[in-house]
Amino acid sequence: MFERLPTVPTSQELVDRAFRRSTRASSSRRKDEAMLMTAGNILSDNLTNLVRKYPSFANIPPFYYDLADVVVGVDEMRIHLSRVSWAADQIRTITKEHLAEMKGAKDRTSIRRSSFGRMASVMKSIEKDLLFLNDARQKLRFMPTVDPDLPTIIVAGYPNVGKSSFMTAVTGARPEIASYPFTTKGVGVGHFTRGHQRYQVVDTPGLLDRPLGERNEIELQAIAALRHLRGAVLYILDPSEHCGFSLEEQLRLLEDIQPWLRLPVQVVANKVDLAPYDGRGMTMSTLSGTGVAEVLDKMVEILEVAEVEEGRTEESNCVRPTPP
Ligand SMILES: Nc1nc2c(ncn2[C@@H]2O[C@H](COP(=O)(O)OP(=O)(O)OP(=O)(O)O)[C@@H](O)[C@H]2O)c(=O)[nH]1
Repeated sequence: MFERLPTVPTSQELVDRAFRRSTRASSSRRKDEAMLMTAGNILSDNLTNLVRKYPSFANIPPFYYDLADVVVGVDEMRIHLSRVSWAADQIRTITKEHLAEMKGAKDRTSIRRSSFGRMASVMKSIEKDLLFLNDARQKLRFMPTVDPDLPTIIVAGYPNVGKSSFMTAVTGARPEIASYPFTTKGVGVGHFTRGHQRYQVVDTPGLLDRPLGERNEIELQAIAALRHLRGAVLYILDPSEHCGFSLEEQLRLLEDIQPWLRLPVQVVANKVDLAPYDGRGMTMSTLSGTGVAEVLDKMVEILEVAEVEEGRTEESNCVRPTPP
């Protein structure tokens, strides 16, 4: 989404580049005009191109919008981008006005010098905006490589309950680790295919593995972005308590997450090879493989139902005949 954002040069770098290039512009009688045009074009084109490279926040998927908003603040970003656009327009106007002034003037060099002075001060006035955009770019580049358009199983549960073992079992590979705002571990991302449909599995260590009450506002916002995935949550319990958390604690976390995340949730008790379980949800052992296929089938079914309910599938999009 944001990987291709360009490095944002500082005001001073841009001014140096533009003025230096202008000295090579021409050695003819029209030297000052040529210098003015070269510097003006370089500055305004650089600024306009920079703004264009940023995605229009009106059109990005809500998952990424929310993450960008927590990481850099979308409104603030828009203000800085519009100030850079304003500067590009100012530079164009300065260029045009001074070129007009040069017509018939004797001392073109001083007109050119004064135009450069005005350009430099416009550039100085957007110094902070460019620094902000470069900083934002650094942060936005590390957005997770999660595809908000794929139906997604979001794996949740306390540490060591078997989340990554489940992912490896169903995706056939070790998950790719993608960075995620405000987590140190990142998220694990894997895929599997059913028929023609590709599914995504996202493991959330550090996100959905401790009570939400322990989170600050910003972390909560970053986690809330998961609501925008086409997702259903698989909440893994470890009734053997080998994970180091009591079953009671684990069930409390489930009650915490479920209403807040507002996505369908399926509960599965893992490690049934170690301890029998007859409580809520399904059972499996990612170690022996027992029950894993059934859990996956169930998740695919839940995701299909959610797709129909949200009107994403052909089935629900079809026009029903009106009764006579
Ligand atoms: N006996 C048994 N052990 C299991 C099972 N599933 C996972 N384990 C073990 O439990 C430990 C934790 O498993 P992980 O898959 O790393 O757990 P996790 O929830 O991804 O842990 P974090 O990455 O810390 O969140 C590992 O030592 C696994 O081998 C199971 O079904 N039975």
